[in-house]
Amino acid sequence: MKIPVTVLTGFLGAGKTTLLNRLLKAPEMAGTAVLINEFGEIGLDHLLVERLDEDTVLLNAGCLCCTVRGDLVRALRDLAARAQDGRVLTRVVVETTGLADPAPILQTLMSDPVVLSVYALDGVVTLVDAVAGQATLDTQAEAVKQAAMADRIVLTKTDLSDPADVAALEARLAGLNPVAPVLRAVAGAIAPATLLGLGGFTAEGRIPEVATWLTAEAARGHHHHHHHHDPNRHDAAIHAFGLVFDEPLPWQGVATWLEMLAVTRGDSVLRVKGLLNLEGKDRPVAIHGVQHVFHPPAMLATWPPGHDRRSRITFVLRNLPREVVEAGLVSFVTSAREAAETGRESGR
Ligand SMILES: Nc1nc2c(ncn2[C@@H]2O[C@H](COP(=O)(O)OP(=O)(O)OP(=O)(O)O)[C@@H](O)[C@H]2O)c(=O)[nH]1
Repeated sequence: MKIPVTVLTGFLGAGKTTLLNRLLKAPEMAGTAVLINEFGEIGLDHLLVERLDEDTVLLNAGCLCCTVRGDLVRALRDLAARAQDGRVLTRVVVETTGLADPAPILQTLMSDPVVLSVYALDGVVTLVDAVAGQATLDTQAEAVKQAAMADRIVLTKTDLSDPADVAALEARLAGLNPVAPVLRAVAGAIAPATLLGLGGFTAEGRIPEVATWLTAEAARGHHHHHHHHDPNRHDAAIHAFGLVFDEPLPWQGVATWLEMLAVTRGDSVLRVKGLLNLEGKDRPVAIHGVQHVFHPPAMLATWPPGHDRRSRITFVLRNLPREVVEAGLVSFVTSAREAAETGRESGR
């Protein structure tokens, strides 16, 4: 029996890690290995997936659809070798970056001979954020491809969205993808059985562009055996970077700055994700911004083992320079520290 591989995709911040965390707790997901790929200098997802063991592999050398296709094949081969040594491996989930074009990933999974000898693509599960979905489909070609190539589409964040908007988004998705049922999951709650055992990917019945994308990918793979990064694959205006802070941060400063960023530059903020060491707190706090929405911060149970306690924030931005963001954050943090200091002095 071949080991099934599920590709979990969806635009930046759609809720992939949230869904994965829920899925991995289900008994039928025992023996699942997870391959996570992130866009940006500092991978955080491996810290946010609540089960970091040897079977969670971070592929963070770049975007899976560009530079690390070879890494995907290598990671799958390594997992297969470990399974031969007697480790349980019943399933693999590949979580792609939000900016991933699924075509090269599918092409790799469906054509690499070594991968095919052990694995079988089970299906493509695409998450679509009910709040940001329409704007994302308008502006990001990757998001359109992710939806069109799905075997199951899962609408997330319907709890934050107007029912009429959800219905309009569902209609648009049905047009982009006539074969994938559109399901819903709030905060990742969905029965695993609805996303597994999908029987493999086929272009049949889909919009004609899907076959074109896959054929183009096959040709591309053929010409460049080692598939170098193609800078035109992603919008050149989009860039990712990470900031690291050694000292604990004042929550007031960070929160005010996040609010300002969402209100004034929400269009430019594709994703902000951070793991913070806050003044006066023993446990780390995860922050998530997705376009105009800042989700409530979440306090995690513990610092991930073996991880230093510096705060890390990663950004994926469109047309917004790093210097502007960094200067803004530093100034809000400094003001909050000064205000706290003044408060302490006047209280003396
Ligand atoms: N209200 C609400 N929030 C959600 C839902 N699903 C996810 N979120 C929140 O959305 C934010 C982003 O979720 P993630 O699971 O990190 O998204 P992701 O797709 O893994 O993000 P990237 O890997 O950076 O692309 C987090 O703050 C989640 O708590 C949902 O159904 N409802």
